[in-house]
Amino acid sequence: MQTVQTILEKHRVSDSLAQAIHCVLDCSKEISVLLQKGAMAGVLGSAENENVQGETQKKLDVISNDLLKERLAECPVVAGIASEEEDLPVAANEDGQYLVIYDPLDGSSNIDINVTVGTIFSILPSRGEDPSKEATYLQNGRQQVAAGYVLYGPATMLVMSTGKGVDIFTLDPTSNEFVLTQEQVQITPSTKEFAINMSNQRFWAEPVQTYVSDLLAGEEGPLAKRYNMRWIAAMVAEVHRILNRGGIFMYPWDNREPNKPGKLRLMYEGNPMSMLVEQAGGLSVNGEINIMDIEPEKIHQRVPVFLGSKEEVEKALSYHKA
Ligand SMILES: O=P(O)(O)OC[C@H]1O[C@](O)(COP(=O)(O)O)[C@@H](O)[C@@H]1O
Ligand SMILES: [Mg+2]
Ligand SMILES: [Mg+2]
Repeated sequence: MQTVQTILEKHRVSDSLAQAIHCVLDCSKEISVLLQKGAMAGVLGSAENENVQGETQKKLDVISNDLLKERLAECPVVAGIASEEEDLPVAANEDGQYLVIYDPLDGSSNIDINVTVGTIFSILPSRGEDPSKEATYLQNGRQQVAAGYVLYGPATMLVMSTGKGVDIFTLDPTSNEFVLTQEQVQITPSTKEFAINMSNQRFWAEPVQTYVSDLLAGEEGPLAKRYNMRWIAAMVAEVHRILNRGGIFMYPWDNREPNKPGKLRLMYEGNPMSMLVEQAGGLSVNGEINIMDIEPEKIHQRVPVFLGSKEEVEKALSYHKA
């Protein structure tokens, strides 16, 4: 049986980074228990507040955020944290070497209907800079020393990279350990499956309109393929499907709120998922460049996302370039 620790040692990950990862995973195990208890633990439904992005928070958004914030503040290697659900970054330990950035609960609209959600995390070096300042966190995705997500589905799974490929673990409910179940996953380069929220079709820009209408045109269309569509409304679940059987996931810019570059967030969702996708041989772009090459200007910055099977993402990109 290979555990997370076995794989971290195999990849020669430093003890301090391993500790930061274990701190995140300990929280995820608690979140998993709360999700399994659901209504019995009184954790379903909406909270009273809105987050900094103007979204109504679910109780579990708040509970998982607080859990991660409190535990990571006690994790000696963590210098600071930034969360999708916190207005500002939070300083943790003076001697900490890492910044942990997270989306505590991704796919919040699925919580109350018992459908897959997840916790996404990204770990950056602290570089000795002030962890209470936003600027300290504004590093591009290439600086990530680890990234991953914990998926709370029929099984609780961990998908993680420390820059040496992507490994998948399953939480064994008996031992409460994440056990390696897929080593070094690779995304198939071509696909016949796409994921996009079609209800936003009329709001998309022209390149996305054309690309998706070509996908829908099937064998008779210019792409000469019949495509299937999926939409789980949780990026963690879409990325998980793509890692396992290929596909393209898109959340493009749209003109519902024209001055926002998209719905998803660069630091909490875009960068960690891009690291996993690239480490598994896929591609992740914003329609112009690789997401991890974007220099962030704000911690809560949004980003358009096109990620997954390399050849399909290149195709989507070619519509933008045209
Ligand atoms: O409401 P939509 O358009 O289906 O959006 C779903 C997308 O929003 C998200 O749920 C945003 O994440 P949060 O749940 O963390 O806010 C993504 O996981 C998902 O891909
Ligand atoms: Mg999210
Ligand atoms: Mg979230």
